[in-house]
Order: sequence, then C-alpha cells, then structure tokens
Amino acid sequence: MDEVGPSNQEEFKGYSGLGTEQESALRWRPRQLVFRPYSSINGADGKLRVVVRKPLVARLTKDIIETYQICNPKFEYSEELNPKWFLTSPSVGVLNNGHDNVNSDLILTVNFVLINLETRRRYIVKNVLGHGTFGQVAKCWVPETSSFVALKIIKNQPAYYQQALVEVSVLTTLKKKYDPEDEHHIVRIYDYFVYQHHLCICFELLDTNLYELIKINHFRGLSLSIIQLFSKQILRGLTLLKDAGIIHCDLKPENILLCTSVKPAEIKIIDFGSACMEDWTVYSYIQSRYYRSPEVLLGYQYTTAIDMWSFGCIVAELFLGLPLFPGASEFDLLRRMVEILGGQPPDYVLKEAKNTSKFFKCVGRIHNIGNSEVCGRSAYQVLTEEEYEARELKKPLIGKEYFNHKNLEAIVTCYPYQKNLPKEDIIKESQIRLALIDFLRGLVELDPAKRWSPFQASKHPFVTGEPFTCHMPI
Ligand SMILES: Nc1ncnc2c1ncn2[C@@H]1O[C@H](COP(=O)(O)OP(=O)(O)OP(=O)(O)O)[C@@H](O)[C@H]1O
Repeated sequence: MDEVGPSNQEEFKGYSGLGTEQESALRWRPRQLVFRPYSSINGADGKLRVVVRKPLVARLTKDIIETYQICNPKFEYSEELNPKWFLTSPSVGVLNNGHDNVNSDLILTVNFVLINLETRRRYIVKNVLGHGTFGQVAKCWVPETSSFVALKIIKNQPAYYQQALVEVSVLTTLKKKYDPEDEHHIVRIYDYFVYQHHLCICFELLDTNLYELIKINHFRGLSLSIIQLFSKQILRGLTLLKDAGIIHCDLKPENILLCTSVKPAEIKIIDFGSACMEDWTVYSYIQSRYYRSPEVLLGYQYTTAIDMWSFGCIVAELFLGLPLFPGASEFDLLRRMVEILGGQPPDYVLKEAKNTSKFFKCVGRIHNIGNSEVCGRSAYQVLTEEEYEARELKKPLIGKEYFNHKNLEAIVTCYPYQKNLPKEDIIKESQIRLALIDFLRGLVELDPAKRWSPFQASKHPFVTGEPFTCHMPI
C-alpha cells in the first residue's frame, strides 16, 4: 500500500508498453501453463508430457551416514552440526533473544520447527512462499497430517499482532458461519497459535497468484473464457463477504491465488490482514493504489462497494495484462480514472469527502444532491498539473501511459486479438468484448451508490455466458 512506487513492482516498471510486442502476442491458454516451478514440458516425441523434477536421490548420498560409519566407526552424526540454510533475510538475530531479525521477523531456516504448544502439532519449515507487510509465509510440512500447509508468521510487533488477530477472526467466522462447505473461494484457515511471541496462522497451501500468472504470460492478457471463470469465482467470494458485512480492503491480483487442488483453474482470495467490518471502517489509508476506489482516494465513507471497484480493476488487468489505472501518485490515479471513464465522482461525494480540495477546484455553486446531474454540470473540476503544483508546492508524480487509447471502450475494443484467429472467432470475441466493457462499466463506476453489488454483477452476461445484446440496466 505504499505511496512511492507502483504496487506491481519492478517487472511492471520494466515493461515496454503496448505495441508491436503486444500485437504479436499469443493469448494465454490454460493448457500452456506450467504452474509447478520444478516442472517442464517434454515434447520430443510429439506428445506433451509434464516432467516433474525430483530432488536427486543417489544411493551413496542416501546412505551417507552409514557409509561414513563403515569408513570410521567413531563417526557420529548430529543434526545441529548441519549448515543452516537461512530463509529469512537479514538472518542475524538481534531482537527477541536472538530469534528475530532487525525487522522483527522470526529467523527461519530449512527444517526449522514451529510448535503449537496447545495441540503439540509441529510445523516443519521447508521454504518461504512470500513476504508481506505482516511477516513471512512459509511452506511447512505437518507430520501429523502428512500434508503441506502455508504458515503466515506475523512480525513480533503489537500492531501487526493485533491486526493479524482480525484476520484470524474474519476467516474463522467466514469458515464456520458463512462457508462451512468451502464453496466461496476464500482461503481456509486451519489453525493459529503463538510461537516465540509471533502469531502464526496456518492456511491451506495455495499456488501461484494472478499477478505471477500475468507475468508468466509476459504481461499479455489472459483469454476471455478464463477471465470469465475467475470472475465467477471471485464474485462468489465477494457475495459472501457482502452478506457477512466484511470489506476485504486489499483486493488485487497478488491476493488471488490458484489452488493446487485437482479442480482446474480454481482460485481463492487471500490476505484478510486489512479487512474490516462494514459498520466499523476506522482506517482511511487502505487498498493498494492501482486498485484504490475513488471514495477511499477522496476520503469519503466507504462500504463493500470498494472491493467491487478493485474487482473491476482486476478483471480489466486480466484482460489487458496491465493495470487499468497504474497511478504513480494519488493525483495521477484520479487523473487516469477521470480520463479513462470520461467522468468524475458525483458532487454529493465531492461535497462531503475530506480530500476533495487536494484534487478538485470549485467552479460553481455547490448544487444539492442530484442537481449537478440534472443540469449535466458539476460544481467541481479536476486540478490541472500546474494547479496541483501550485496548491501542494510539489509536482505531482505522473506515470507512463501504457495504452494508445484514452477511454475504456477504445482500450478494450482495440486491444490486439490473438494472432491467426479465424474471422468467425474474431467476430465472436468482439461480441464478448462488448459484454466485458458493459461489465467493467458497472464495476468501475465512479458513483459508489450506483456501482453493482456482487450479486448484480454475477447476473451479467459476461459472467453467465449468455449472449450479450445491449447495456444491462441492472
Ligand atoms: N495460503 C497460501 N498459499 C500459498 N502462498 C501463500 C498463501 N498465503 C500467502 N501466500 C504467499 O505469501 C505472500 C504474502 O501473503 P499475504 O498477502 O497474506 O501477506 P501480507 O503480509 O498481508 O501481504 P501484503 O503486504 O500484500 O498485505 C502472498 O503474496 C503469497 O505469495
């Protein structure tokens, strides 16, 4: 949620933009993907075969201790003498009696064992899956259940500890009360405990996130059928969250993970570390910038509708391979929203929002709610870059333009088609693209009161697959 760099990291910054590279792009097809890092596709004999590389197990190394003992009967093996393979960086223990590094992260090594002292369940660390604001997520082996899990080990700091308890509480409530059958694409929580002052949350083990998937696909869009499949699942999750009155507050491609389970292309929503209840919205600095809704940006009251905005941004990104609103700063973000959507947040929001004066100037009488719409004019106008600079005494950060077109309709319609696509398929896809535009319009709607709910969105032809004929007055 930083304000300095884009949320989508260095790979995105290095992207050369839309152009010939994009035009010659092969659109992603599910069967072309290799999810497992140690797999490769072997097709020498013309048949496709996935090869999973296993660790080398040679006879001599397998029985090496016995071999040494035969050579030297005095040889004794002790696990403590093994060199440590550090998974946490920095790996110098300076806090919490040497258990934590300078960032308050527990220093993990391969085969490090964490124990839930209440149940005596052991978690043997095998790898680190990711890092985040809250701590580290490790892949662990649980001998008791003979299974792998993802263990989120929260930093040893009170603020993170407290917020992580919210994640535990939200996920436990969702699991027990709202989704006991695991039908709503929300990550399952299995266990939680405190180890060496670190709150540890155990989750089902998931796979690649959607940002990584786009990256694997060289920042080209995914196929419309897979976007439809993912949209349906995310909407099931968002419907559940709305019913439970929970706002995720950090929906983005990095927080949607593919499942390792047998079902093809199943996804789950993760990271409820910023979640809050709809009737308890205390924080104003929420949502990762590219996916931040206009009401949060403007400092207006917010509801579960902010997740629908982020969802719209995600759907667009899955199609375009690039974020729809890659704002380098909040001003840049707002500027892009207004340009691409061809409108601005309604006056009733601008009138009440705390940050309106950061981005807008007053150009007329402040109308009562709805009046500005009736006469088609707003009392507010977005500041120019020069006006912003004069007000804030600094130049606004403006990012690169990635699209050759300025409005949503043109960006989606003119996005390059898959190479060598037969004419009939182009016609078919162009129809689905019209449905996609209409779908996105209902999600990235600047007026939070008019934005579609998850239930409304799930009835749209883009999701149901019904033929799209005209704009849906949902
Ligand atoms: N259940 C899981 N299975 C596999 N990997 C996971 C799982 N949960 C999290 N991860 C990995 O760990 C990373 C960090 O997890 P998470 O987003 O929950 O942490 P965070 O500290 O809240 O992150 P952020 O800074 O984005 O808020 C994820 O991006 C993902 O790569």
